[in-house]
Amino acid sequence: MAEISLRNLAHSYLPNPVRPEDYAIREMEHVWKQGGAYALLGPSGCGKSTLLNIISGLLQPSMGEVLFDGKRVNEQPPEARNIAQVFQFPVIYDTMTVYDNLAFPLRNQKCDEAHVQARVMEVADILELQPMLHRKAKQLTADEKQKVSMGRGLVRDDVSAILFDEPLTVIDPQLKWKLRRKLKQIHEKFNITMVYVTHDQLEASTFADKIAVMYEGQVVQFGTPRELFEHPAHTFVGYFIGSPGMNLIDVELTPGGVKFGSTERSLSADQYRRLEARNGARLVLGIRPEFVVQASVDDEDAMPVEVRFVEDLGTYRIVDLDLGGRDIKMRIEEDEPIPQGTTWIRFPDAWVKFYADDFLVE
Ligand SMILES: Nc1ncnc2c1ncn2[C@@H]1O[C@H](COP(=O)(O)OP(=O)(O)OP(=O)(O)O)[C@@H](O)[C@H]1O
Repeated sequence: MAEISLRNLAHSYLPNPVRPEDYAIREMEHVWKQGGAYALLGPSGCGKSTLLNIISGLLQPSMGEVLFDGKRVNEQPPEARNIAQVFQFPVIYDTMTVYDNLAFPLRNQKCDEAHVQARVMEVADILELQPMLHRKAKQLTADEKQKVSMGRGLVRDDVSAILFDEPLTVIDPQLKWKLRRKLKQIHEKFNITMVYVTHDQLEASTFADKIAVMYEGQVVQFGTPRELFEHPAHTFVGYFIGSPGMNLIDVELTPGGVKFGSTERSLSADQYRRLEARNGARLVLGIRPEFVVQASVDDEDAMPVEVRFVEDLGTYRIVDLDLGGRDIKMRIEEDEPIPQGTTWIRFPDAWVKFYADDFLVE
């Protein structure tokens, strides 16, 4: 069991990195608490696999420390770290039976056969692999092979954490939810720290209690799925989480408020002070489509928009609006009137966020 801490960690694949973009991992601090179910979510190339490989010891970071339960493990090879890693493609021995594949890590540690059998049966039970224990691994389907791969990670009782690197990539969509549920059960039963890497927000939020969103080699927010939705700490989180993502509008500071196009919006004195302190930074107003509301012309903060088109998604609709040349998305529920032509919308204060150079101004 382990708490995994990353201290002043950074990594570059280049021999002489200079600019921030030379780093696959930009200097960061992070803690994965013992027993947590976490996701590491981000687009392709943001550094997810690099980070996992640093934790498991497959890669030495250019800078900083990896600590397990407060102890530095940088010098320890992967096999000494007691971390199981499950990759996109199953790593199993095709010519061995499922049983022997599962037993392999324990036999490697010279465990006695009674113990091997007890652990293999326990893991086979939870992964529903008993009916195929005596089949050769090469006869299995892709999802069965991936279950064996996961089982090999789980079978050792000295495993401190399991790192899953997009483990469901090769699995049929209809089986994905089943395996995801299995992972959740495994987490509850074994109380192991689990970090699940994915670029799919649905996968991340169904598996994890807390999600670390990665962007350009940095964890830009670490929070519950709800926090990421309601309170994005970075414009990338606003854009990446949600479907469609947050509306992001460049704004300029004016005396007492902000302006975009011909629209002026006043701010509370407090909010104004905080934005003024960041003057010179690129200022952006963010609001999620779910929080944009239809208004009437008499509402004080109503803004005129043109309806471009309405996309019907069954139980709700996404309305594509033109706000002075800006593209704004608004979600409306089934029972709401469908706007047409020129209409009015509002951004309720409670759901408007401001960002300076992409980070939330709080
Ligand atoms: N062995 C390597 N040598 C040089 N550059 C690398 C190497 N591995 C990764 N990179 C670069 O480091 C950055 C982060 O890559 P990484 O594979 O960690 O991202 P990722 O988020 O896991 O992406 P994906 O989801 O596509 O696997 C990318 O710019 C990538 O091109």
